[in-house]
Amino acid sequence: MLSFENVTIRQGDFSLAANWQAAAGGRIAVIGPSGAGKSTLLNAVAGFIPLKSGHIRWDGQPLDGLPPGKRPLSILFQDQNLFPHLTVAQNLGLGLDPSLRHVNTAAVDRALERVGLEGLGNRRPAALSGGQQSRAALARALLRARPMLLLDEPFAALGPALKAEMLALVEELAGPALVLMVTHDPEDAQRFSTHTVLVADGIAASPAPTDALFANPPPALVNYLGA
Ligand SMILES: Nc1ncnc2c1ncn2[C@@H]1O[C@H](COP(=O)(O)OP(=O)(O)OP(=O)(O)O)[C@@H](O)[C@H]1O
Repeated sequence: MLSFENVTIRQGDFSLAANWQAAAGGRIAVIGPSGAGKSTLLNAVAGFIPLKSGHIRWDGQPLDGLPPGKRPLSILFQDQNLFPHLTVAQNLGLGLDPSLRHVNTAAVDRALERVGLEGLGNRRPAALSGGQQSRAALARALLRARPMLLLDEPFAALGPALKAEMLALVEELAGPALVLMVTHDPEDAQRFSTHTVLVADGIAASPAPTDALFANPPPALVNYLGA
């Protein structure tokens, strides 16, 4: 269970509040206008931004003070962050051991297989297509087997068919992890998530059932959707 307890996050003049919980295994979209604070919310969970007030907890344990690498989560950004000078397998290995000294190569091979990249571990990322790079980055995140997966528009650069395929793959492979996914595409939210957090006007709202939210959108969502 992820809990935001009277959380306030500040970045310069910008302020964002959150006060809600999300259960393990949930699939949650994070949607809202540009600059509303979607990335800020994820970055606070990941430990890249300190809280101004309140607490973020996982299973009751406060995450405050835990450095990003020690938090119970993996994070995937749009630019995928694959290191160009390392092979795909080494990039995956970094998810297990940043020194690459004690990597379980069988686990890396299994992860490559799960995302459909069997046999491509020796290539450099540049020798993969965009879709394959996304799969490799997802495999690295999943290999860490952390209880939370934070996705910040990771597939925004992919075409619609490939993006749909990646979302299905996340849904299939994330298993018991709680997934929070920032997206600008309402269709992604509807396809992927059971609940959606609307970030607008300085508030990250409680996760609302996605279908009901889009069927009867509050004014901030109507403005955002331009409907
Ligand atoms: N380092 C910073 N210092 C001051 N303000 C910042 C900093 N980083 C971000 N902000 C501000 O925080 C607000 C939220 O930014 P954030 O990137 O979280 O928005 P977002 O909803 O993810 O936007 P987008 O959809 O465009 O990616 C913005 O107003 C932004 O200008």
